[in-house]
Amino acid sequence: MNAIVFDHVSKHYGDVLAVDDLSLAIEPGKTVALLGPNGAGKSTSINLLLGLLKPTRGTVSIHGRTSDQAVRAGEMGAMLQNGALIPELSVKELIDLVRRLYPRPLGLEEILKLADLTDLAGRRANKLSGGQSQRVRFALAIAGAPRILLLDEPTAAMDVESRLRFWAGMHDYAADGRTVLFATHYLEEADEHSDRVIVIAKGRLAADGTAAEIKAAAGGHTVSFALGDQPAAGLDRLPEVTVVEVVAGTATLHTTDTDATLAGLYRGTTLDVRELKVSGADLEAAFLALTKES
Ligand SMILES: Nc1ncnc2c1ncn2[C@@H]1O[C@H](COP(=O)(O)OP(=O)(O)OP(=O)(O)O)[C@@H](O)[C@H]1O
Repeated sequence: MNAIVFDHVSKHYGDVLAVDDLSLAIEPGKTVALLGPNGAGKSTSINLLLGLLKPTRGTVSIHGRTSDQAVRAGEMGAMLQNGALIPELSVKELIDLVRRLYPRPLGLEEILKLADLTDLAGRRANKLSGGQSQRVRFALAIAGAPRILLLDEPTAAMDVESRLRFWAGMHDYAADGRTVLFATHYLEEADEHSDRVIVIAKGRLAADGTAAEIKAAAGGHTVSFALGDQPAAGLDRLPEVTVVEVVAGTATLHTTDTDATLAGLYRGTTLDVRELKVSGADLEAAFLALTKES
């Protein structure tokens, strides 16, 4: 059974259509990035999963149950974009308070370790930096050992070092067969930290696959060379080429398979190819192409 299912889900806020007929299914044990620009509908989708919002149309299910049932059963943990911490309590007291609310919580020491808070355990919540507070929110999200963990832009306030440690903790948590869905607009985070990337734009599904598949589908690879005065005719018919650009005597071929395009260029044309450059797939280019189209 799938961990998460959106079945033709739409969500309106008055006139604003935030999620538009979204259908997708996520298998248990996967770490999935929900990638999209500002206003794409990422937070709305997470709030729909948590049952904090109800769909205008369609259904959301978690392990075959409604969101409310899954939340009540302690199956879901979430780290949302904001959420105040109780200022008078220490990090350790706060985490212990929350973990005791669950039937089968993680151990206190384990939570502190996964969230990289062992050294800050005695610090009061109102004496934490923005990035440290984010780590406490992560600790509270995993305290009940939820099978599904939802993270809404979890690294927003973190510096580079904190991000690295955060992702290490997230991977350790996910390694036990748990399902993680995280929203981000950082392409490199989606690329590095997920098994699957779901791209949404304007509330609709723009792409769904591994980062490598998305790059390939959007033609993120390029082959470029100095064309000079030679004719560009026929370059668009080379194998796997999706777009040809010729600017100031340089031809750039966007392709889904650089090997096939190069073979066609050398074997199938008589062009004098100089200053050849082959660039790897670029998720940023793919992302821009995908979100622009939709
Ligand atoms: N409470 C609300 N009332 C009215 N419109 C809203 C509300 N919350 C969100 N929206 C609108 O719904 C759309 C989707 O917003 P959402 O917050 O889900 O996007 P997001 O992908 O999480 O964006 P961001 O990356 O900026 O956090 C946007 O157009 C937003 O302005």
